[in-house]
Amino acid sequence: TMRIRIINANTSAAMTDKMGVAALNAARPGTEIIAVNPASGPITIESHFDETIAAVGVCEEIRAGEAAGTDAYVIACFGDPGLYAARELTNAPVIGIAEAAFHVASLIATRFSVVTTLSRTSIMAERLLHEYGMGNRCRKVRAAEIPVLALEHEADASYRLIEAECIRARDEDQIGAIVLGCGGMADLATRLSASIGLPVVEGVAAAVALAESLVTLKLQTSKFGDLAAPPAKPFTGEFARYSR
Ligand SMILES: NC(=O)NC1=NC(=O)NC1=O
Repeated sequence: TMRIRIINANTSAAMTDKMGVAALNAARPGTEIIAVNPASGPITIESHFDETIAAVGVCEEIRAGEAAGTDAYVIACFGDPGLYAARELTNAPVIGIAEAAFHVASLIATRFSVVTTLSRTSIMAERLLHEYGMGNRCRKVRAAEIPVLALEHEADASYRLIEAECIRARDEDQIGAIVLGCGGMADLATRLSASIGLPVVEGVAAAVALAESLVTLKLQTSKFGDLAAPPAKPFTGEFARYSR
């Protein structure tokens, strides 16, 4: 059976569990889902600094996954932190939930909008859209203006703010689909889609489906070029364990 490791890049265990449930709901019967998060790092990721620190933890979880045997990895944070470094560390496919959601949305609609958490993270989503060549497919990156942890601690109020932003996107942006811009929204897609009447693409589910497809196609991360294993060298201080 296929083993997919879902890496929540922040260190909030409740969010990891929520992502694990979303992944299991999306996975084929028989696919094994292992949902994990780093022991060290930010409890949520809402800035470039948070992403940089979290990327080290993502790489740690890839190394743990390699030791355990993993067929594919999902980086379950909407900034896709550490995506390229992670791809260097394994032969398995590594899928970021933002990249996955953008691709899946572009297969069902000519234009989509993203609804994310804090407006400062919407700028990060815009950067990813252009990095992935999807800038012309996304009409607008909107923010419900909620901190990521509010998805846990003020779930009802957060849902209402996200729903209202999805309705504005539906009515103003001339789009065919909505992309949820946070791994912490992994449990909201079905309810939101029923409420607003548009397809809602959620990144954890999209990434699991794409990961299973790549494994089925027997396609792995290419080791030709910049995703080859990092050159061996000494590392100093707390990173000495990375020396090769
Ligand atoms: N835009 C976001 O809210 N990104 C995220 N921060 C987290 O901690 N998880 C996410 O998906």
